[in-house]
Amino acid sequence: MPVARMLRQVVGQMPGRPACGCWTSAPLARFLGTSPRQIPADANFYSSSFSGTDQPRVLITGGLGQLGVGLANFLRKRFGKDNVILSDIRKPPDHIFHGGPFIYSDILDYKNLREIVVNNRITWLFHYSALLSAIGEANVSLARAVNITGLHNVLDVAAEHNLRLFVPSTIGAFGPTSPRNPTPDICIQRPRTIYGVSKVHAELMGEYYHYRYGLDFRCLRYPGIISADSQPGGGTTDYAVQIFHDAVKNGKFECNLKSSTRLPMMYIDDCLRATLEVMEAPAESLSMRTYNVNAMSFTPEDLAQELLKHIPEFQITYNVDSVRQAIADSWPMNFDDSNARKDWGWKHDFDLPELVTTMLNFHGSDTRVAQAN
Ligand SMILES: NC(=O)c1ccc[n+]([C@@H]2O[C@H](COP(=O)([O-])OP(=O)(O)OC[C@H]3O[C@@H](n4cnc5c(N)ncnc54)[C@H](O)[C@@H]3O)[C@@H](O)[C@H]2O)c1
Ligand SMILES: C[C@@H](O)[C@H](N)C(=O)O
Repeated sequence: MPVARMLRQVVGQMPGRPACGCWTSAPLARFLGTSPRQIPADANFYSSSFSGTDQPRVLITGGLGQLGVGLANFLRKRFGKDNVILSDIRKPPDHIFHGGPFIYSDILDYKNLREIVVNNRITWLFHYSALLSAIGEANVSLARAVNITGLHNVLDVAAEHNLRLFVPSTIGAFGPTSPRNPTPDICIQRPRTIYGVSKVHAELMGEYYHYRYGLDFRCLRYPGIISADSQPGGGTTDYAVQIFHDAVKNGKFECNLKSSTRLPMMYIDDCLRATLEVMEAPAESLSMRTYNVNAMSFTPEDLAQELLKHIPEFQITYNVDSVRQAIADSWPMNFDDSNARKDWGWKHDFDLPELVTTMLNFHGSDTRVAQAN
């Protein structure tokens, strides 16, 4: 049968599009067949759906990385310790294992993921597993598997069990042909890293599942995230975390990006709050399903100047890593997040001075700050 005719027949079997612009999942799932990997017609029947008055039951994948433990702590304060399950393929340190529910979950194992969702009556899923930009370039096939195949598993489980799904994207989803200063939500996206390609794929697949199956997919493009009590996992913006450790410990830092490399950045507290705010936003306030979010934008030199105000003897030197530099040179310099601010009221708390003070206080350099002031 000619493809166009077949498509007309399929579309003809579908119900009218509801006002929200979504198609319901059931007719399509019937059309797709009955493989366990496919979304069943009666997907909602299986789910313990979140009524809006109950607390969500949360699963975080890839939770032992830079952001996951902070997210678990943040969500546990809001929803209760036992309602938030952290998962990863790595062994958790004692304090994390004893701090709340932890479970092994490999996102490449679809059955394992589905079992966890069913057995724990999960209603919200935060999908944090990924290989970041620099480490992804060193392990392209693993990055492709984790970031793309893993995402497919997560999307299918989420659609099958009617979950609200958060997938973070990144400034790395843009490339050298995107406008860089500022970078709007909607513009050309031709990233040159496997990380960026996989994140554009995640944005598009999530939005497709939303419009096609009604999946409640929500996505923020994070800037480089700066945290005090967790280590970054192999990205291009890692220097902006390491610099604080080295400044406090040794009074000096060797930077692997050029002094003039401007990138969007955010303190972790703002990142976690943005994540919860977009997850709690009423669906009708979301004019899009993927938003830029931003806080500040700086170069290594700007950061060093701010550190010097607190640690007058601080020294920065440069030993440029060509892989990371090429990645950074293709990324946004400033991020336009006006849609997030307009639609669901996003507002950051931390600019560069507050970031530096907070990070130094955390690393125990209060004495030096006091002396410098
Ligand atoms: N940290 C940032 O600056 C930043 C910025 C933009 C977007 N993001 C996104 O936020 C998310 C979390 O970032 P992060 O910095 O915590 O990453 P990270 O690299 O620190 O942690 C990723 C985690 O994924 C886990 N993982 C790897 N393979 C897995 C598998 N097969 N199954 C389950 N888990 C697996 C790893 O063990 C690791 O703990 C990622 O999706 C990342 O792309 C982070
Ligand atoms: C920006 C972000 O996605 C990550 N920190 C990286 O540099 O790869």
